[in-house]
Amino acid sequence: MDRTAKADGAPIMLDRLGKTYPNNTTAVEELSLEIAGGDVTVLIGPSGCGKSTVLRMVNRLIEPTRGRVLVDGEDVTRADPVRLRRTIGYVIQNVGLFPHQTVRTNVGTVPRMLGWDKQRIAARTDELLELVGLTPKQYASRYPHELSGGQRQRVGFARALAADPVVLLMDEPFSAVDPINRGRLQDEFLRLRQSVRKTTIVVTHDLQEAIKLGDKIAVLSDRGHLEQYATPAELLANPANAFVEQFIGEDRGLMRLSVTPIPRDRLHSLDGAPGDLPAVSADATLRVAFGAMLAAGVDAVVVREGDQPLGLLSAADVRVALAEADAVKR
Ligand SMILES: Nc1ncnc2c1ncn2[C@@H]1O[C@H](COP(=O)(O)OP(=O)(O)OP(=O)(O)O)[C@@H](O)[C@H]1O
Repeated sequence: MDRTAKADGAPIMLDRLGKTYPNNTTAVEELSLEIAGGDVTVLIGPSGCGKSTVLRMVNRLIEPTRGRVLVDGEDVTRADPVRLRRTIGYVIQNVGLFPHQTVRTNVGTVPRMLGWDKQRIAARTDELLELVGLTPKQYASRYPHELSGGQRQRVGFARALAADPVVLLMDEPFSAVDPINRGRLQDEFLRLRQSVRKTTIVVTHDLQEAIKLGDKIAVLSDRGHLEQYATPAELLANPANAFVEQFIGEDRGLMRLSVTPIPRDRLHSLDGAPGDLPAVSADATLRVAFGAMLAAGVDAVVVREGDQPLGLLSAADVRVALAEADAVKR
């Protein structure tokens, strides 16, 4: 059986969770949040608002001062912290791989702690390296310094997934790589999610990343105060208050293009359309369609399903579709 193709992960509930550090800094006042099993939730907000503190309270790298964290209904503040960390995958910026261990040994860390036999660890390691796009034959015996930053990040993923955790926590997972590789890793992450649907909490300060990766986004302000918890589309269409509006900034309109699908039922007939218009897939977003128009210097694209042309989408349609998406959400 493919161990990775499991059903949705465990739901997580933060219940009036708070942390005051020994120096009396209150990093998180009182945060409540419900995360559905299998969802990716992104925590975003200004520097110092308590994002990392929240994340680390989930696996108890930081002990909460107040409140509870329920994973699959179980209060993790009562669980044995060592056992807990074996069931929660954790990916951080710069990965934190052990430098003197090979890729294979790094990936097998948690299964070894769990006492799996050698054969099972080897099989699981191979399976995961394949999954993250690193051929075991080529990469398993390398050391972290023999890899690129992006490859190290992939190994970090594989390691976090090794013992099939119920939850995945990622703290700024892509921020140490350059923008091009960052985009690739994000795409990879989305591709991996097709087969590994773990409940995941991602901390980032990058709104584009939040919109791309999140099923839901939690916007936090100082002391972990929850300003809005919504899907990317809802957040961009209807910021809950002035804080969120300012946080999202002036790119809101453009970013909405990337979360709004092409309106299939609004396409025009292709009769009389010029033969050299660019084509986009019907599954694409308005951003892809609009981008194709800008790149070709035209004001319409052909929308296709596979090889089959469905109809024509114009620049004016893009504007109408955005306005309609807005109206539906209000
Ligand atoms: N160990 C600690 N002791 C005392 N205060 C701390 C400690 N760790 C963090 N803080 C403080 O708690 C607050 C929240 O920190 P946290 O790292 O959770 O924020 P963040 O939103 O993740 O920030 P960033 O985006 O800059 O990483 C900050 O004011 C920080 O200075």
